[in-house]
Amino acid sequence: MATNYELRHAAHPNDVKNYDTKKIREHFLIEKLFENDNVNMVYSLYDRVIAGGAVPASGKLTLETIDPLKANYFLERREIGFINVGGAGKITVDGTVYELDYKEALYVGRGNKEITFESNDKQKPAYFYFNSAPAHVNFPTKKITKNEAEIVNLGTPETCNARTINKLIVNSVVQTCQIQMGMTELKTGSVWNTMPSHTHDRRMEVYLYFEVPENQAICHFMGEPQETRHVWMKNYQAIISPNWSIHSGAGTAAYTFIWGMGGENLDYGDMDVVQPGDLK
Ligand SMILES: O=C(O)C(=O)C[C@H](O)C(=O)CO
Ligand SMILES: [Zn+2]
Repeated sequence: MATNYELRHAAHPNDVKNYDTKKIREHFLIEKLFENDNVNMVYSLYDRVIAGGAVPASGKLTLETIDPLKANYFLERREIGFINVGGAGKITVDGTVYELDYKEALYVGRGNKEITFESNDKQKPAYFYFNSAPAHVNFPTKKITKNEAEIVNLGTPETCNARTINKLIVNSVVQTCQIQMGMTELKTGSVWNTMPSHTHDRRMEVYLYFEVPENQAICHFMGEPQETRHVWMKNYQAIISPNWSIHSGAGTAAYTFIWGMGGENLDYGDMDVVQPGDLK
């Protein structure tokens, strides 16, 4: 059982213009978050958001602090949001047990000392995906199911972008300092997410793609709107989107993804939209 972390520095958009495929992937793609009996995470210096995955396969796992935090425990100065993208499991927060089924979320506020993870069935371990950001206030812990989410249907089959946005950890549902998280489900036959695309200089964003059918892939688009680049991604891979970057994708089939943000505001609708005809 191990906690593994990687630190990712922030890059200037003028530098990123010159990145080749390998370098773009090294800086922004997170290839392996989910590994049996490990807690893997990437600490991004974009808004100090951490994206991680915990897979309690053979026993209990603990969310340990990591050295760059210089904290006595992970949530000493942070908050965290979880969404379960695997089998049913439990997250215990300072002795209180929260059962999390597939696609259910949990927000845990600053100041909670011991967070542990368990799966209900070892054959089908839970995959607890998380995003964490610095926090200045201790808000109460809250479980959020899809029934409690704010749901928005966007797009059309004609433009291949019909999708349901489940806003799980947003300020209309739960109080947070910086973190917002939700899940967007593409309708069968639709492949485009976040089209028209957008940027929001106020917040960074991370996407985790899942429910990508076998032998299918996602072509994720990033970069400044007039200087875009693509990154081919597989099931259960995540990608960091800097504040200056679009974050949009097309799959070779329908899929689901989790979006998570941290930064200057909690205003989901604060987006600078870029129409398809204006992208380069
Ligand atoms: O499909 C979409 O559109 C999204 O899910 C967009 C994300 O929620 C987002 O980028 C929020 O800023
Ligand atoms: Zn966005």
